[in-house]
Amino acid sequence: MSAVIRLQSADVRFGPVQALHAVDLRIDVGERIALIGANGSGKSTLLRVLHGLVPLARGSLLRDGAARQAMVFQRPFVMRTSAANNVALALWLRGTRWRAAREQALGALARVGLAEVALRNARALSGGQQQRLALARAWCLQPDVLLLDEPTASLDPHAKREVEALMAQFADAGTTLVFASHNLGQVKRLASRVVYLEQGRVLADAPVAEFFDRVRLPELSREADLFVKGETA
Ligand SMILES: Nc1ncnc2c1ncn2[C@@H]1O[C@H](COP(=O)(O)OP(=O)(O)OP(=O)(O)O)[C@@H](O)[C@H]1O
Repeated sequence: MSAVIRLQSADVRFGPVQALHAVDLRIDVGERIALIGANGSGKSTLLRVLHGLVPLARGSLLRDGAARQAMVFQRPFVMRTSAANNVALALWLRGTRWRAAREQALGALARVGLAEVALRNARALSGGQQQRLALARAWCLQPDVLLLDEPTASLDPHAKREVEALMAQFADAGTTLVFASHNLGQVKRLASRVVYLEQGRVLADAPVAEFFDRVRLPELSREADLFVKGETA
C-alpha cells in the first residue's frame, strides 16, 4: 500500500481554540475512512486540513503530488446559474474547453440522476439535488481522493441512499474516500476504517469490523465505546 496523504503530529488553532491536537493519519490508496465524533470534535477541521485549506500550527502534511483531490462540503457551494454550468465551470477552470466541459457536465449530471434539471438554476434545486450536483462536479474532476463533509446530513432517506450509492460508485472506481458522518449505519455500510475524534484528538483508529466489535472497541478506546453506545442507544 502506498500513502496518498500523511499527516503527522498536526495541531490546528483558531485563536484560543485548539481544534486538533497531535493528529497522526496515514491514508493509503483505496481506503474508505469515516471520521466520527461529537459536534465540535474536529472532523470538519481535519478534512479541511487534508484538503490544504487550513494551516497547521505544528506538524506536517504530505500529499502525493500526482493524486487529484476534490472535496464535497456539507452545504455545497452552487453558483446562480444552471446545474450544467455549475459542473462545466469546474472543468473549464481546470483547462477543459467550454463545449467539451458542457458535454461532460451533462453526462455527469445524468449519472447522478439530474438529467432533467440540468438546465435549471442550481440555486433552485433541493438540498439533495444540490448535494448530487456537488458529487457530479467531483465526478467530472475524476479525483483519486475524495473528501466529503457530512455529505448526507439534512437529506431525506431516499436522497441519503442515492448519495451513498454514488459514494460507493466512487469507491468502486478506486477513489480513496474520507468522509465525516454522524450516521453510524452509513459508516458501517461505506467505511473500511473508522477514526474516532474527541476534542481534536484521535482516540481510536481501526478497521471497521474491529471498531464495531462490542468486545474489541472498549479495549481500543473507552471514549469511543461510550460514544457508539450513546449514538446507538
Ligand atoms: N473558523 C473557525 N474559527 C474558530 N473556531 C473554529 C473554526 N472552525 C472550527 N472551529 C472550532 O474548532 C473546533 C472543531 O470544529 P469542527 O467544525 O472541526 O468540528 P466537527 O467535528 O466538524 O463538528 P460538527 O459535527 O458540528 O460539524 C470547534 O470547537 C469549533 O468551534
